[in-house]
Amino acid sequence: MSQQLPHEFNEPVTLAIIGGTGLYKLDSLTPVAHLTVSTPWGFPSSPITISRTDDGFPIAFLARHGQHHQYLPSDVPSQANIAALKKLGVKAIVAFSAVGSLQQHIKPRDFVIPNQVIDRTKGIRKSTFFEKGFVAHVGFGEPFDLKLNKLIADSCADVLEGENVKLHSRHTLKDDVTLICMEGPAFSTRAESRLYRSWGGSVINMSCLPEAKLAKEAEISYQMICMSTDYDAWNETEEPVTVETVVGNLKANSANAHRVAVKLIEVLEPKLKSGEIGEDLKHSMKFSVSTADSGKDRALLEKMHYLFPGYWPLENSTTR
Ligand SMILES: CSC[C@H]1O[C@H](OP(=O)(O)O)[C@H](O)[C@@H]1O
Ligand SMILES: Nc1ncnc2[nH]cnc12
Repeated sequence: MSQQLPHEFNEPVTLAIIGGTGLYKLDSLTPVAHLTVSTPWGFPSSPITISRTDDGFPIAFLARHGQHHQYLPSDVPSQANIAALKKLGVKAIVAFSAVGSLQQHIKPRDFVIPNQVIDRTKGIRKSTFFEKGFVAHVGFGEPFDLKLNKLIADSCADVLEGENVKLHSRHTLKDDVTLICMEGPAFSTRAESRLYRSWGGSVINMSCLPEAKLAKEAEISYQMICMSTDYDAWNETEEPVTVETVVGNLKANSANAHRVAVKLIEVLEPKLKSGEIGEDLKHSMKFSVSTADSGKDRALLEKMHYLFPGYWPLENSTTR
């Protein structure tokens, strides 16, 4: 079916959804194109599917671990994923993720909108677009877009169905909601899980980083929507997490994930069109570069122009 769709799409696509474990396509929307995007950082984890809403608004969908879930969390080509979405014109990304709960009140199948992250990855993932010859630093005090965070928190709670299925956010909990991003692929030990609770962790996954950092570098508004699937390993009254538990709860809850996605598309379309969402980081990278023009490597500069066309002059750069 998808092979018969066009492999080109010539309009800007401002909204992207990244699907995580258990969310490999958006059934509620009809696809209109299937794109294989080559970037200077390689190919994304899956072809990008473009769909349209009833009034023609295009949305990009990308499966984080590949269409067949073939990428380990440590191997997800996040640079290529974010670069490809940027190239399509994406201004906002809503990224779904299956997470373990570190708190009793966040039950399996609940939805969680985090606003903070603690990085427990091990430095083996490529976490920036920048490198020697082009040094830049992005602010990451707020890892997610707080406007998008509030919009999701305000609009999605009502669409969740089922007994006791809740949506938790800083707006409902009146406190930070902190996501621990660990390396994996093995889940945490009980001691680690308890340590994360003592740090104030709310939920845990293996996927938020470097995705959120790269989105920030690419000036894209980004928010992760977490679906709780287990109590990780801290809760001695429960069996420690297994993939079986995660997938079982995701399957049972997939209708809610689709409902949330449909609602979000509906509320985000006008906000992206009006510029209320997706414009706050515009041009932020232009002024975040430390390397002087004369020290910038020309080949790297050309690579950066894939993300930021025309931001920095090519003349005066150095050919190495
Ligand atoms: C299959 S359990 C662990 C796996 O699930 C989550 O994936 P995603 O965030 O893409 O939904 C978690 O981060 C791990 O990668
Ligand atoms: N307990 C857990 N730890 C890390 N990633 C997860 N994804 C789903 N449950 C998880």
